[in-house]
Amino acid sequence: MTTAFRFRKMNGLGNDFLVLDARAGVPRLRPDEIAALASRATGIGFDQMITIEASPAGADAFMRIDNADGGEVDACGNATRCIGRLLIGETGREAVTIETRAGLLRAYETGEGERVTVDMGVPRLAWDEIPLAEPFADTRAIELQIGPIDAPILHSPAVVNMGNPHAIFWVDDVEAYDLARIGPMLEHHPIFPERANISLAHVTSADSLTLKVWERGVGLTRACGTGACAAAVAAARTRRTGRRVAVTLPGGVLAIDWRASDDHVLMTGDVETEFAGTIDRATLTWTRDGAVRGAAE
Ligand SMILES: N[C@@H](CCC[C@H](N)C(=O)O)C(=O)O
Repeated sequence: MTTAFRFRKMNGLGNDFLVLDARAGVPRLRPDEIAALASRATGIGFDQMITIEASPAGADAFMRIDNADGGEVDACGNATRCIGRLLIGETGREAVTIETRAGLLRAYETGEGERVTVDMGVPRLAWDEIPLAEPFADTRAIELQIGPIDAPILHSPAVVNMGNPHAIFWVDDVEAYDLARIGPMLEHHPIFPERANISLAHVTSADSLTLKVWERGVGLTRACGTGACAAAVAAARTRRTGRRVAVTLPGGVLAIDWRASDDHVLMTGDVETEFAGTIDRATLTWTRDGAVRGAAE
């Protein structure tokens, strides 16, 4: 019996994904298998594994999201744009609906190359929606006991849920902090019962931000779509910027519009298909179309 199945590798601004199609019979992988394939040292290397499934809600597809550590989560902005691009190609329509554990999201063709816009819905801002472990009346800036983890000092993050929990720390220079060292401590801070994605944000003008993100269950990534949305919402809520901003991440720029008419967050950016290949589940080795590579090399 063959244990082989097909995959695609895609990315949104370098935030990269293993894309599997369960509609074509690809089996559900275990968390240890996902983590092995996600390894940049011995596996394919990716930030999230995305599995496309039939949608119970009647959307064009359901998108399942697993972080590189094998843990399943509810939202991923950049992957929603990638799957949007695939489904737009598959259906020939200019807009598609994608079901996620965080709800139904709409993805739109922009008519500009591979760029896709996704409507990420309305941000959730109440303390128990983030969620936080204790009540805060105002989530625009929460007092956090952090301890002496770094200098200069980080304090009073904004918190936003974009289908997943985000904490945003305002800084003058995103490079002045060792986010690889402090990110895991903040991700696991007891105030975040479901852990959190941690961002350092520098406001560069009334319509631009620079952002660096430590992603929950992954680590430092080249870009984080929901992180960019959360930072844009937090910046507008605190009057640091207007509601339309360009967010510059290590992998590129995302255009975010926190639409005033209905409070939905629209995110626009490029997506890229890197390559396709075949995975052998029995050995967790893989071949890339046109070349041979794998964990056994
Ligand atoms: N890369 C993502 C976010 C993926 C999920 C996140 N790590 C979490 O655990 O919530 C994005 O583009 O939004």
